[in-house]
Amino acid sequence: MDSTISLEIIEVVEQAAIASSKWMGLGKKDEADEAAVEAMRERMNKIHMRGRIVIGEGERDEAPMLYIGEEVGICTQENAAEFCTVEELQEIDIAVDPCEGTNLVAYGQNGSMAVLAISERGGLFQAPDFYMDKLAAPPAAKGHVDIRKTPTENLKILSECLNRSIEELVVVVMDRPRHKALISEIRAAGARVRLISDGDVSAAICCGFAGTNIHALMGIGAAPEGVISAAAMRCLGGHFQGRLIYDPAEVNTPESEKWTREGNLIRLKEMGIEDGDKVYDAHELACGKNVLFAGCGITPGTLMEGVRFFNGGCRTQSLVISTQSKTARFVDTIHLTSDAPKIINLR
Ligand SMILES: O=C(COP(=O)(O)O)[C@@H](O)[C@H](O)[C@H](O)[C@H](O)COP(=O)(O)O
Ligand SMILES: [Mn+2]
Ligand SMILES: [Mn+2]
Repeated sequence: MDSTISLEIIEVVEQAAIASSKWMGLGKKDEADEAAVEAMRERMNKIHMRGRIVIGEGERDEAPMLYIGEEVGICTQENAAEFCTVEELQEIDIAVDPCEGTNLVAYGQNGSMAVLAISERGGLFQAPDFYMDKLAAPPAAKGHVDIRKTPTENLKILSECLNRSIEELVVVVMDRPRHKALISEIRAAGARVRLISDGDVSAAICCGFAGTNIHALMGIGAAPEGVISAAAMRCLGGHFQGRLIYDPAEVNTPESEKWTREGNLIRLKEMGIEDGDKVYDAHELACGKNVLFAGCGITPGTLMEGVRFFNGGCRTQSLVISTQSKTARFVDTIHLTSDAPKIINLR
C-alpha cells in the first residue's frame, strides 16, 4: 500500500465531514449521511489508487453510492496501466462509514466522525450487516481482558492492568434497553458508566489513547463499525474483540423482530461463516499486513474537534494512524472557499 495515500485519505475524511456538518442540527439524518457519502466518493475517485469498498452503505441495489463491491479510485479504469504506477495498481480494500453517528449530526450532538479503514486486498473482514458484541480496552489490557469473561471479571483485570481502582474506570456503553443488565453489572462492580446514544467507533478508539478518561467499550453495536474500530485499534495496539450476534433475542429491537436465530445462522453460513459464536480479535477483523485508519470530526468529540465554520472557510481536525507508521497524526486543517479573501482565521 502506497504510504502517500494516507495524505490524500485525510482529504477524503475531511471532505465528508465538511459536507455532512452543513446538515448539523437540522434534524435531517438522511441528508447528513448522503452529503458525507457523496463527498467521500467524489474525493476518493480523484486518488491514484485501485480501491474496492468492502464495508459501505449497503448492497448495490439499496445504495447508489459507496456500495459493497464498488470500485473507487483513478486506477480502477480499464486503461489504468497507462497512467498508474505498479504500486498504485495494487488492489486495496476500503471500509467506510462516511457519517458515523448520523443522529448525532442531525441533532447537533457530540461524537460524530467521517471514518474509513484501508488495507491490502483481503485485509479487512467483510462483516455482514449484523450486530456485534464488542470489547475495547487500552493497550495495557490487550490480551488480558476477554469478551468471554464476565464484565465484572474484565473490570478487575482492567483495574490491575491500568493500575487504578475499579471506581476509577469509565466504561462506555450504548444507551439501549438491551444493555440494562450489562449497565447494572458494571455499576455493581464499582465502575462508572458513560452512556452514549450513538457512535461506538469513537468510543472504541478513545480506549486506545491514555488521557481520554475512557477505559473500555462494552456492549452491542453494529458489526461493520466493529471492523473499522478494530482497524484503528490494530494501529494503536489496543484491545478489540467482537462476536457476531445472530440471536435476535440478544438485541431485541423492532428491526431484529424481522429475523430468526436459525435464519441468521443460515445467512452466516452462506457468507462462509460456519461458527456463529466465534470471537474475532483486532488481528482477525483487520488482518492485513498494512492497515490504515483515518477519521475526521463532524461534531466535536473526545479525540477531535468538529467542523468549525468561519466567514470564508472552515477548520477541521482529523486523525490518521497506521500499522506502518509510528505516529498518531492529528491534522488541523483550514479550508478556504475559492472565492473568499485569503484571511486565515485561527480562532
Ligand atoms: O451509532 C451508530 C450508528 O451509526 P450510523 O448509522 O453510521 O450513524 C454506530 O456507532 C453503532 O455501532 C450502531 O450502528 C448502532 O449500535 C446500531 O444499533 P441500534 O441503533 O440499536 O440499532
Ligand atoms: Mn456508523
Ligand atoms: Mn454511517
